[in-house]
Amino acid sequence: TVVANLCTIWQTRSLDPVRRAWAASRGLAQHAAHAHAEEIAHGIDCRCFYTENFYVSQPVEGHFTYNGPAEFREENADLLSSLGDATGEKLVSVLEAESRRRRDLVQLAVARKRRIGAEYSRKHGDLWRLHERWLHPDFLRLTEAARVAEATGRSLDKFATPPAIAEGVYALQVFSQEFCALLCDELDHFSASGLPAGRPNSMNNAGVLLDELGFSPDFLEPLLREYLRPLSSALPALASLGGAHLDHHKSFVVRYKMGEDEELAAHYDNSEVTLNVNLGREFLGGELVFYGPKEDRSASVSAYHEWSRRGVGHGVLHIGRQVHAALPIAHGERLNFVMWLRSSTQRSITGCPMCDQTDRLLTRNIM
Ligand SMILES: O=C(O)CCC(=O)C(=O)O
Ligand SMILES: [Fe+2]
Repeated sequence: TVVANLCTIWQTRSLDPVRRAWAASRGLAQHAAHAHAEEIAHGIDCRCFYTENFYVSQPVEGHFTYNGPAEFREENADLLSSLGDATGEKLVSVLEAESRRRRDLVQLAVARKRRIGAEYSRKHGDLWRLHERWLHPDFLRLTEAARVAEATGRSLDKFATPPAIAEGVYALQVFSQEFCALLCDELDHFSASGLPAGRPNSMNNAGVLLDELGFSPDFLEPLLREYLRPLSSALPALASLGGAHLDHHKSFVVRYKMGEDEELAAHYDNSEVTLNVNLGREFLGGELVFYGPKEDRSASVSAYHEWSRRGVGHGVLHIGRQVHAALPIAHGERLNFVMWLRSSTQRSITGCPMCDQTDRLLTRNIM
């Protein structure tokens, strides 16, 4: 009894607060892990998303850091005075709106995904599963060779390696024409449904986020796991930047149309490796141009990729840090399938691709 009493006293006097603190911290951690899982599922991997690399096209074009209006005015006094009062204030209000959009993004994305899941009736239900017939025969052969190369600890045979059009930029066949045509048709059906679509990323305005349409579990994730990761592992220029450890993605279709988004300014991606495939429609122009890796970017174009010469289903697999831009289309409508492929392992070592830091990364394993 004495021992029990002592125990009870000890528990009530000192262990309970410890327990309570522990439970509270676990509660918080659980909450944080849950919040991070949703952020990561919707493409946010690092807290820098909320303050850095805000792309603005009007009233001036550029990428900005934004920590609220007061700090922005203080740190950009020279820029603002050179712009003049009205334009300067316009810039601050555009940045403030972008900051709000980023803060609200996850909540709105979760609501859209739920609504699409409940209300959208699929036209080509088979598209949601990764069948071999969706993939180009060349891609099937290439990825099979990559799996063999990886299993035997070798790089891809140089005859099997797709042509590199710039450092870490490979041109290759990816999807079958049938797949591209059906996906374009499905996206028309989705637009006609009137259901809400999110912006694909902070630079493109038109398109859809494929995860919100339910493509992740049986299409995008197997594509990543069974094909794109082994391929990126077998190409040394990709493997050295995390290609062997790709473990999550942000995937979308971008749409360019005359009078809407017609081009895309130079940028690098929030990815270790990016897959970008021409889904088609009729268009002229829209070439993808590369300027070199971000730490060594040149003013002139180092590679030039013409979609129209290669046809639908053709793509580019490139390191995310290659600076690239899409030239204006001159006619028609262009749809491209883009997968930003990411590696948690690489990020924990070399940092977030956008800010190069490790201390603001959101991780799933926060517990
Ligand atoms: O329009 C394109 O083909 C390029 C798209 C792109 O670079 C991106 O979404 O990151
Ligand atoms: Fe890009």
